[in-house]
Amino acid sequence: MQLQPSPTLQAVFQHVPDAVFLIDPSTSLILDCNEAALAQVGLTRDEIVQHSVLSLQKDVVGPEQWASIAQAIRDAPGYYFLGRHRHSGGGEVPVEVHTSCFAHEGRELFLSVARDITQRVALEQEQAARDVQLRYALTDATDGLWDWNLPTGEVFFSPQLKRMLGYGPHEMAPHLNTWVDNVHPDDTAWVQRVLHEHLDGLRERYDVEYRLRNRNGHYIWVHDRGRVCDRDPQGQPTRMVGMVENITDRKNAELALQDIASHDVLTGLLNRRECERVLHQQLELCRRLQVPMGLCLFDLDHFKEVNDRFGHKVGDEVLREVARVVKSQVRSTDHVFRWGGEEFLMVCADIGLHHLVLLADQLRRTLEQTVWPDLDSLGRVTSSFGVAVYPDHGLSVEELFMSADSALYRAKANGRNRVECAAPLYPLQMPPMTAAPAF
Ligand SMILES: Nc1nc2c(ncn2[C@@H]2O[C@H](COP(=O)(O)OP(=O)(O)OP(=O)(O)O)[C@@H](O)[C@H]2O)c(=O)[nH]1
Repeated sequence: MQLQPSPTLQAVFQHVPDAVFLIDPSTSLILDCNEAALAQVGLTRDEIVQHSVLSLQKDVVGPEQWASIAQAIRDAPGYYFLGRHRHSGGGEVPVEVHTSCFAHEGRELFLSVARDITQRVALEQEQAARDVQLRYALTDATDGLWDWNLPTGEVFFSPQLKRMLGYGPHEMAPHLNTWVDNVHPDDTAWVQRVLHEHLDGLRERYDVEYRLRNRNGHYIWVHDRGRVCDRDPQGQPTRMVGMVENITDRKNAELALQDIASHDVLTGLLNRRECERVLHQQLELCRRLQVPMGLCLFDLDHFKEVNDRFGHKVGDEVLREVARVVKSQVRSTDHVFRWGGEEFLMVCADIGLHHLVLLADQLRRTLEQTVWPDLDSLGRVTSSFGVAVYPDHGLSVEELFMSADSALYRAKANGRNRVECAAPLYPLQMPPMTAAPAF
């Protein structure tokens, strides 16, 4: 059959961007097609015209299937299906096909318009993959997500974030305060500062570790990261999204390591390394506040005999008990360190010499009177003390320590089990005190 359209209609037909096929429904033969159809399947006109449309199709096979499809096309005003056309290069082209049935000069014809949807399919696949990722991130990933609408103050908390904090899917009111109220009070100032610095554009991202209260009232450590993703025309942030990771285990391990690094394993007291840091810090503070600072160095007497007579294990037990007794006697603001071996150091801010001597003597007597229930034959354990006070006995950590050490040496030399004061180094050079010294 040869159709004779006008030249204009022929030009329009050739320039339609979608592939257009004219088909004989009874034989499935293609009677005509446009240029886009040739390009879509990579064939010449001779290779298409007078060939069955089934030769192009990957999804319709055999005359029987064609017959039922042809009937469906006749029955539906605009038959539509998604299929795949073979390409001569070996590949396939996803197509969206609209077919209509019409009569021309007493003859039934099908007109199929096949649109190449390769790009759309790729986008849909990409979107589907993103949906899977999003679903995973929202519900299954170990990190929780939040999405904050700044103008309304509403916050979306992902199911995983709620689970992390022990809440059910319908708990945790979607407001900023739900989060604010549960940040550990000691961490609030820092967290808010980091957040506002990011909102003000001073930090590239919001990235902070802090403690967050869970449903049981306990705090977990979290690593919270986020960034502003939308701004209004004036540049003000309107939306911020972020991710919360539970880092409690890692943080506890870190804190335990820090604890090991700063504490003496045997007695649990702060160790010598930490002592040097705290000493400098406390001295600086007392200097600034213009208050005195006391240093008390003490050492168990004849401790070697304890080890020699009862063994190292007993010696260790004695050291542990001494640490416990001393800790129980001092103020919470005083710092007690194991300086080394059977030697201890106490640093007390804002204490005059008189009160420091009283405190040292009280410790000496308490240790002397300590009863060792499991160590009947141990008898008394005595100790000797050397005390020095800033600024009388030294202006630097080194001078103060040397003064306290000399005083301790004198206590040992003068018969042990006693408290000795350092000799004044700067009796006339005391800086003016605003607070009255205790002594
Ligand atoms: N059990 C035990 N003993 C320790 C530890 N560190 C140091 N010592 C012992 O403490 C003793 C210190 O002996 P010395 O320096 O001679 O002092 P001392 O016997 O107390 O005599 P004075 O200080 O002069 O009264 C030694 O026997 C050390 O082995 C420890 O961690 N555990």
